[in-house]
Amino acid sequence: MASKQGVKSRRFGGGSSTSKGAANSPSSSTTSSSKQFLETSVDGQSSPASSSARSKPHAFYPEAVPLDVHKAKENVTVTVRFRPLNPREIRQGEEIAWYADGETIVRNEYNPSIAYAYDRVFGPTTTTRHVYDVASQHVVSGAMEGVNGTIFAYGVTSSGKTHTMHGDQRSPGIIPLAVKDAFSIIQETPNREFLLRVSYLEIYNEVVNDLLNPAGQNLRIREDAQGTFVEGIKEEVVLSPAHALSLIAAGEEHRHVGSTNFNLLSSRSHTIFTLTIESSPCGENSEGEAVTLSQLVISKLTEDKPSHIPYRDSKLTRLLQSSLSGHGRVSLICTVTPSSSSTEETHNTLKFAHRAKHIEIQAAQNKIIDEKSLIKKYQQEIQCLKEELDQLKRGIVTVQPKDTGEDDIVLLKQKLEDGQVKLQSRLEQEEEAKAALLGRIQRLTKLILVSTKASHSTRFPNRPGPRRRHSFGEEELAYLPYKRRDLILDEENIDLYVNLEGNVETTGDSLKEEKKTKKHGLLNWLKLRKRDGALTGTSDKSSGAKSTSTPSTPQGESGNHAESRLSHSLAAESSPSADLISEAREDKDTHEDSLLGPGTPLTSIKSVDQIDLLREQHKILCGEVALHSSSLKRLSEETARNPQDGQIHVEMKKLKDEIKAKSEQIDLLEKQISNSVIVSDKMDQSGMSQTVSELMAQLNEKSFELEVKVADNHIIQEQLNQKIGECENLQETIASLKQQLEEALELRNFSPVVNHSQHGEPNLDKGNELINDTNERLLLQEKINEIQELKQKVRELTDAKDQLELRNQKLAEESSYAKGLASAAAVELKALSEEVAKLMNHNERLAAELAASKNSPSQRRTSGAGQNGRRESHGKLRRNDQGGSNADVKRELALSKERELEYEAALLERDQKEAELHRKVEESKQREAYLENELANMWVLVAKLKKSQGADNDASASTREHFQFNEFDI
Ligand SMILES: Nc1ncnc2c1ncn2[C@@H]1O[C@H](COP(=O)(O)OP(=O)(O)OP(=O)(O)O)[C@@H](O)[C@H]1O
Repeated sequence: MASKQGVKSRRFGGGSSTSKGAANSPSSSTTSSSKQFLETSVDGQSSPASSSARSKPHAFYPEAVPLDVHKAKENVTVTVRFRPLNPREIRQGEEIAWYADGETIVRNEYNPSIAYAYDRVFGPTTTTRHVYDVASQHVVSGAMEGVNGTIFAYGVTSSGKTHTMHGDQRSPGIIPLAVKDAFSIIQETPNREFLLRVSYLEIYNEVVNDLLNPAGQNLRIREDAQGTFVEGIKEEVVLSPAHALSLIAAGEEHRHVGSTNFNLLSSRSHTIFTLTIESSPCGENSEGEAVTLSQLVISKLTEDKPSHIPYRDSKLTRLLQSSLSGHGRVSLICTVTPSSSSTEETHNTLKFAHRAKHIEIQAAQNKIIDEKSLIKKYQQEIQCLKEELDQLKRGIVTVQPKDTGEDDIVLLKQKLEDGQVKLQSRLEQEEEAKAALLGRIQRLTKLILVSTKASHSTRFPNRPGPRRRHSFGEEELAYLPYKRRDLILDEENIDLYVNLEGNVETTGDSLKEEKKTKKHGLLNWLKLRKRDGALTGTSDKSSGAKSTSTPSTPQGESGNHAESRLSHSLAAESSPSADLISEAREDKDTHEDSLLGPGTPLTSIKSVDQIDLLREQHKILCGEVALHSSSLKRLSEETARNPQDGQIHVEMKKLKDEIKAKSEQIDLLEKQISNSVIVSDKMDQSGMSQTVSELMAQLNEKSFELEVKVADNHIIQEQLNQKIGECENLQETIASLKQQLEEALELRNFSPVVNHSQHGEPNLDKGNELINDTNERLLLQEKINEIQELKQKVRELTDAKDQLELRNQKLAEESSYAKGLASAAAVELKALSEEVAKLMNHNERLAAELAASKNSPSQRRTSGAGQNGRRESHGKLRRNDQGGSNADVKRELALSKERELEYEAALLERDQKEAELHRKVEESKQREAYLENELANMWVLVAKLKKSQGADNDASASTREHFQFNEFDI
């Protein structure tokens, strides 16, 4: 078996991402294929995606052809990803039933003529990043260019969908990679600005739930001219990869499928993560230019059991129908297990994938200008606000005396002095209005994402040269399920940059830069755009608030403050960690330095922003704590399974430390929030009191949640400690047993040596000691043997018990089936007997009629003999009548006979049926009785076994412990 596996794993290696050469060519491996294979291999060859992964984006979407012009029909990109055999399957000696034969073919091990070809087949050693590059990157880049895109992971439970879509810190999945890629693309597209929104939903047992909003349960699917949508779903504008991933992580916590019962329930749970991308050209010439709006739907679909609602009738289909309507790019990643125990499931998935390959799509770029474009709305609002601001500025300028003639100066001065109070009040009002406008502009501006690169190169419509690989910073990793980070760092170190032409180059400086980025998060480049000097002033923070030449002018100061605050805000989005808190503190200092004085409107707006920022940080930190807690929970479960794994304990400790540190940060933030609230309270008591109470309510809620989580953690920790204690005890027992066994084995080779004295006499004392020692050892040996036997017995009994339980279960099922059968038969029987009774009645009636009709002519004949004279005395007419009625009677008689025969035949048939049914019922009853009998026997047997097992267990407590440990280990 081991050698066979070895051979097969080499085959998988051949199908992995790194393999090239003859084996990869579909044609090279089709010689002995069946018709089915030949058909599929044609698909495989004709598909553009079957070409080299790295050159695929070129083949699919030529750089020189704008997307809206490119109308060639494409098929859905269909790929298959194998997962490795898991430790359980290996332990159980499962074999490999399906394998990747080259880069495009999946072949059956037992029947090599069964084979399917796809655009790409990924072996079990392929990394998710490679899967992303081949199967998803073109969909993401298309979505960023306005072409709708959908990426599905489809497969049976435990086939690797979650691993592929979400991944973990060691191997981030398609969703985090896509999100990161989207932000990298924004950075590489200086000539456009973007607005990104995310939504995340779950379809659980045909109920649509909003994972970003726990209140959004059982939402309705509606339709409008633009397709289907979920009514009332929450969409969050996202500012950074970390922000988006934190939302997903929080959403995961709201899923109906917990980590403990995952595999039990997940088969009816599908998730859809949607990234809505709006983009428009930036700069002066953007007026009237179309906004592109596209959606990337990334779904995890569990292949359903046949008993459940078929896909075609499900809510899932309704929701996805617009994505599959044929105008977007679609990538289907089918996840499968090679294991022989899942041969059929894997085959079904492969057939589904093969059918999907025939769907044709025609990707086209969406160009939309309508009220649904949020980016347009924001841009327009910013524009209007700026115009208002300009008008306000102009309003102030027009009252300046520079346009007036010298003669009027005295008069004007007089006028000005007269109207000083009035003007002052107007000025204040205008400043207030300006501050409000500035605040709004800042808020809206920070939602629109732009690249900080100089706009020399453009991304639209043509893609630039090789794009830098995205890497994950600490902040992004924090939102992925916890795994050893050192591994991902190692992976990053050996990662080579692969450009689109397939050339490989070492990362060199870019690697260093990536590491730097990783350290500081990716949002350093997401800064406030510098389109409007009036708004942003200088980007140098040090020359910000403190260097303002006109501190009394709200415009100058607020501009500087805006940038300072915004960069903090963005940093906060990307890095909700300790340094962020200190930045926030710094920001607070700056903020306090630059206060115009209590009561000024600008100050209060800054204060609101400050609180917003702190709240955001608070929210993110709470999300992180929740995520870490859930990771801790998962690790606790893993520890229960693998108590010896020291690494997990280290990780758990690390997690606990992080939770503690973050809780402290949360405390700090809460204090800051309340301080800010107090400060702002002084500034604007009435306006802020509501916000304060809201904040306090939220804070209380969060603190409560946190407390609950901490309490949960304590409980889990205690349970864990208990389990660890138990495991340690068991391990000790095992160790001592092992030691005893070894000693006993040594004894086997031991032969008693009789010691002789110097005089050649045997030394009896020493000899006795040795004999005693030997006896003890022999006793020990016996005990050990006994223990071994007992262990063996326990194992046998357990196996027998399992088998009996299984049999028991089967018998119970059979019995209930038989009962069902019997009751159905009884119902049918009843119906039949009623029918038979009816028929018999009818028959009797007919027989009576027949008898009556038989009697009447003879009677007539008898009476006719005695009354001939009288009859003859009747006229000719009467004779004729009688002749007619005789003929009628004869006919009737014949008919009756016929009917009688028919009824008799029907009766016979019914009787036969009835007899058959009776027989069936009898059989069922017998079977039921037999099954019940068997069941009772089983129970008796089980009870006996349990009893004997109990006795055995009493006889050897250590054996029981060992047995439990074994069970636990399994
Ligand atoms: N390509 C892979 N490489 C290594 N491990 C994998 C791979 N795919 C899946 N696994 C592992 O297999 C197990 C099951 O995978 P996963 O949870 O992703 O399955 P799933 O299809 O999402 O299951 P479900 O439908 O129950 O949610 C996990 O432990 C996962 O880490």
